[in-house]
Amino acid sequence: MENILEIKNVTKTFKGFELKNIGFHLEKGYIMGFIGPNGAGKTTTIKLIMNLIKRDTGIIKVFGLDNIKDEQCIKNRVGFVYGENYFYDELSLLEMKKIVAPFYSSWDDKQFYHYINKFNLPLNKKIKALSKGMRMKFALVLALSHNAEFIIMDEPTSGLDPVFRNELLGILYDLMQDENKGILFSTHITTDLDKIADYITFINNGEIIFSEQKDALLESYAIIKGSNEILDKDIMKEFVGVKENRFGFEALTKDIEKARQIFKNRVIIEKPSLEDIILYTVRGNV
Ligand SMILES: Nc1ncnc2c1ncn2[C@@H]1O[C@H](COP(=O)(O)OP(=O)(O)OP(=O)(O)O)[C@@H](O)[C@H]1O
Repeated sequence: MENILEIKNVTKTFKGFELKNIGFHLEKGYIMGFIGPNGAGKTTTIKLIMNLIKRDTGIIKVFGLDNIKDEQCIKNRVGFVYGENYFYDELSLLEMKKIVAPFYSSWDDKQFYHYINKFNLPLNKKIKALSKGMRMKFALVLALSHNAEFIIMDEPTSGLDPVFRNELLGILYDLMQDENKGILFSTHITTDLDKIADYITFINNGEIIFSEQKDALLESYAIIKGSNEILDKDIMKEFVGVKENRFGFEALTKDIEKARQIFKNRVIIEKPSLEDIILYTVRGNV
């Protein structure tokens, strides 16, 4: 299958932060959730893909093209939704559209008006008068109006109410019925990913911890619950993280078979949520 995104050995150093030799890829036809705690490097990675900042080393390819050499061609085919405001505040939505549309060879006015109506956006209002959620919706309308093959969104659901968040997830899901498209979607909200992501890439402290198919990932971990007496230092080492309280312990393991051998029937083994995997991996012994 063809990669829509390929990142290899990319580093970027800021004072006090380093993106450490990261790599992952996304094939056409899939949605990838890009998740990690505050300051993990999600926005930095997305800015590097969009060539808004320069990488120190490595390779980034979008549609198989070099993201710097072929920047203009790539940007024409990418829909980018970015948390920070990049509009002219004094313009109305309609005026802003007139500026943006000519940059795209496959701009589709019909789609634009379809989404403006669907999202209930006031075309003649100035951008500065929009709420945060409405700005995000407008950024989405623009991204969806030029037949983008790859949609990159940096925390698109932040600032959106639950009803619209759900609607957005539905729209993304519908878009993916076209197998030639792909979506990369950074978020803090793991339940959004539960619903629509095919792949999860998890970044922590500038490092990619995993980039895996979601269902396989959920299958490869387990939550172990038992009483505190069976825990000792050696057993603790077997876990990704452990949480103890006076009623017992709860731990995350990546070696389900070994946990079965060690504990036999003295523990309960349950499926983890994505949230469990992220929390235990970030915090270790919580
Ligand atoms: N231009 C810059 N100059 C210096 N440091 C920067 C710059 N941009 C980002 N950083 C630092 O890089 C680190 C990663 O930031 P980044 O915005 O990529 O994180 P993030 O995962 O998107 O976090 P959040 O979820 O909070 O948005 C942070 O410590 C941030 O302060």
